[in-house]
Amino acid sequence: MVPNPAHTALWPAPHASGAVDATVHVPGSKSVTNRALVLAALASEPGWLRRPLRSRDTLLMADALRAMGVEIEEGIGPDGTGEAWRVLPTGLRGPASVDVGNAGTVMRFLPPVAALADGPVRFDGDPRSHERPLNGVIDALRTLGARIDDDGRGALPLTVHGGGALDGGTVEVDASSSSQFVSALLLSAPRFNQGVEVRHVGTALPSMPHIRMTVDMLRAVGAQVDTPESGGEPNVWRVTSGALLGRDLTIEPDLSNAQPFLAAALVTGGRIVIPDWPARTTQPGDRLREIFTEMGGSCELTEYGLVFTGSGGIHGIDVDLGEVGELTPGIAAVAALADSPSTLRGVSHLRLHETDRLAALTKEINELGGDVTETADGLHIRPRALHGGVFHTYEDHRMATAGAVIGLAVAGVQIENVATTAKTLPDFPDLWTGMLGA
Ligand SMILES: O=C(O)C1=C[C@@H](OP(=O)(O)O)[C@@H](O)[C@H](O)C1
Ligand SMILES: C=C(OP(=O)(O)O)C(=O)O
Repeated sequence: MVPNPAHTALWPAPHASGAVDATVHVPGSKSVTNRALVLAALASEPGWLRRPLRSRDTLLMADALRAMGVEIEEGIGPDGTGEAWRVLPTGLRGPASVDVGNAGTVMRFLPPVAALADGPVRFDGDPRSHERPLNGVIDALRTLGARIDDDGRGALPLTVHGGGALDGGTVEVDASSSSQFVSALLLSAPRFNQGVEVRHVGTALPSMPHIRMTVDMLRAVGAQVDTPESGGEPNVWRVTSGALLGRDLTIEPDLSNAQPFLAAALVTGGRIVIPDWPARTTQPGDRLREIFTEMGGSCELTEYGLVFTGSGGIHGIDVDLGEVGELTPGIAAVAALADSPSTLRGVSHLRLHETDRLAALTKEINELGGDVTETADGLHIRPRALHGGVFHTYEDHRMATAGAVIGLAVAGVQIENVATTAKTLPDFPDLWTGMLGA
């Protein structure tokens, strides 16, 4: 295979010459956009997504649903303002072929949808998609009545032989390797004949805010969901069978993708404004207000958005990131530039993300002169003077943005394959240079 030149290209990460002071309009949330697409596709009437994220992961989701017969029209919203996608649900059908890329949301959320389709749906993706765990979804779907052909490893590639309907019922799942197993089963459950009762039986369940996001979005389209938080048993979720409404939903900015910009304020002692930061949200990125305040910043949430200001000092942190694992690379980057050591805990499941993020962060920060060690469930980061060099990204968007944060403070950092940010933020290089030029 001829290597894609974009993947080997080096991007000189801009070095900040002073404090940043900019307003950054962050595109829509990947997690909200992909849930909204699935729920709209399963609804009994058309719906709208306004300000959807247009990135590799969300376009793969839209294309996959189209392959199963759903109509998704990309255009301008009903009132003529901004991008909006109209979703026209139809009878789901195979045969279809789905490319999941390396999108956890696509590879986990769509096999249950495919089980409802009439005909076979084949799933495959990037080489890394073959290594990311899917056993929780495959085993659960079989228990709930689906027929699936796979190679027995509990991973892609596989074919779901949709029978046009699925029994549903009670199922035990060990979701300790990914919360997306639970979200996947809950999202399609209103369309299962008996709904679903999902019982998580493993050790700690990561990324609870993402499960709350699933529950909130299901309720917003009319589903009845019982959760541990609404008085149910711990680690048990129930969704009742029933029709879903088509809604007109405005997608929130992606707060996890706001992270590198907030980090820029922290690292340079500057100020960043993120318009439309929601006052109430299930996105894990909202925890940054607290985490980055502890690391040396201060923030004010106004009706306009979030104003985040760095003090000039960066402090280390000891924090359990199990609920907000996707924030780890950006926090590690800031921690490597801090005035005291950090311990990031509760994130062993990051070894199964886009890449083994604990190994990748350790190697890349250490190759710039850092002192990072892996623990069983996280990282110890002892700040040291860093030097320039190549920061490899392992096809991981959050490695690329983490490297860019370090590059603000360390001259001569070059990011390999910054184009990998297209997974969730194709505009990253432009937004980053725009922030610095503003
Ligand atoms: O449901 C979602 O949208 C996500 C859940 C989390 O997955 P894990 O629980 O596998 O970490 C998160 O890391 C991922 O970026 C998005
Ligand atoms: C883990 C992530 O993605 P995915 O949805 O592919 O799991 C992420 O975006 O940090």
